[in-house]
Amino acid sequence: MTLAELIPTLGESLRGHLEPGIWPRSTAHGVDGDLLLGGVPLTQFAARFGTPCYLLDELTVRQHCRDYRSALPDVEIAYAGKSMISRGVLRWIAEEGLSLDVCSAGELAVARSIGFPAARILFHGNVKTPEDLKAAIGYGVDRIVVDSLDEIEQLGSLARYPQNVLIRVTPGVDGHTHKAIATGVEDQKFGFSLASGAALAAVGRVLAQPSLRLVGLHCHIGSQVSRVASFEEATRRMIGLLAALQIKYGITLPQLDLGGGHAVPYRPGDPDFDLRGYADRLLRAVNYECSSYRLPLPRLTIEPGRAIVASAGVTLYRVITVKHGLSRTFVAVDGGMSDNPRPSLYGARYSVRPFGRRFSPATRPCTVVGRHCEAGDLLAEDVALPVDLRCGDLLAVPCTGAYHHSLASNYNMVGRPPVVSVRDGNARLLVRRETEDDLLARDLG
Ligand SMILES: Cc1ncc(COP(=O)(O)O)c(C=O)c1O
Ligand SMILES: N[C@@H](CCCC[NH3+])C(=O)O
Repeated sequence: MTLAELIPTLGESLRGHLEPGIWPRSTAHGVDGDLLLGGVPLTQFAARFGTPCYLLDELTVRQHCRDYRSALPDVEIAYAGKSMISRGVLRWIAEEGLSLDVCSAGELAVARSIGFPAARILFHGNVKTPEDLKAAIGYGVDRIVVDSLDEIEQLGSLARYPQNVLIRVTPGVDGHTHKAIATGVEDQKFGFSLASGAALAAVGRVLAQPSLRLVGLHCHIGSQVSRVASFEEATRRMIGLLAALQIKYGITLPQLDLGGGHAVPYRPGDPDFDLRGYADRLLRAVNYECSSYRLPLPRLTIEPGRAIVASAGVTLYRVITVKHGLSRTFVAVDGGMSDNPRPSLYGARYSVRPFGRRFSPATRPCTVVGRHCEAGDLLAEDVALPVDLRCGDLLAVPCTGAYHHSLASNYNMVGRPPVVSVRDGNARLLVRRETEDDLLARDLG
């Protein structure tokens, strides 16, 4: 008998199933088939906060902020708040010295409520309503990233000099990601096209607005982009545009924001994003292009969201039933597309891990489905789960920190799950579970 077989818990950890790029850094094996997050058994979270439940490991989030700052010490790192926004998370982001990208008055309200410094906020969005623009101006956000000619006019009349502005450019670069989140390619709703000359023209329109001060250009080629070459190409094109602006308008813009979009692995074997390699290649491209156009180096900004929070998150579910179809085994849980619409929106794939007791080592392929009234409501396809999995068992899905809480809905009048943060063995409720009273509160009868 091996040592691993003699000591079951040790056996699991020797087999080492908790991949660090996918699970929070503090995840470990506990006793009797439990898992630990920040030293706390996941079964305890499930008992205390119920299921489904989003867990978020504070130290993983903070470590990712530090990784970015140390890989790119001279670059402004602006966390993309859309990926996961709550006051608690924004406090960590502020404390770690990052800036913040928001894209609505609502996101700004969260930032404002904790006093996130306006000097470190950028305001985005292809549609900014008058309320959005007024909220941005009212809080004094440092930069507004303009996205249409109408917006330039509206902002020009609402703002007081000097309102700093970046222009969002569509550089015509394919990020090779899902088409719903590929924003760098031509002929779409975001930004001003570089190829058509719309970006060049937009610069003239901003310069004509006395209340606006044009400080730079912005692009964001998409999300879950793993090819560094796509970021390099966008960088080259954007610096080419900076050079063209010098010729056409005689201006040298001091800032260049290259957006976010850095991919994360969701399942074992998915490609990882080499942050150091990206940093190195990005800075080389900027230095090379600027020196060939004889441009001064701009102040750079990048806007990672997913890469900061995704692997800090784990969602806990309870199995409600196991059903055998003609060719598939369905494991139905107490959540679904209302807490994670990513599989149905983008065909996203996840891994799933049962915890909380000793399971049979024999597994079978299963489809983990949700509770919603759609056949497409599934959380994970073709995952190996124990043959003795049954009603009442617990499942953990890793890498759910980004675009889960923020994309969640009340479909079928299901309350959204709580968000619980973990640090040094302490759990803290960041966002409470939505109740029936919450669900009824807006319905005036
Ligand atoms: C303007 C902008 N910046 C940053 C991001 C963050 O992207 P990600 O979470 O993929 O890093 C997004 C979303 O894709 C975005 O639209
Ligand atoms: N919601 C997308 C990312 C959108 C990025 C926003 N600009 C996802 O879950 O992958």
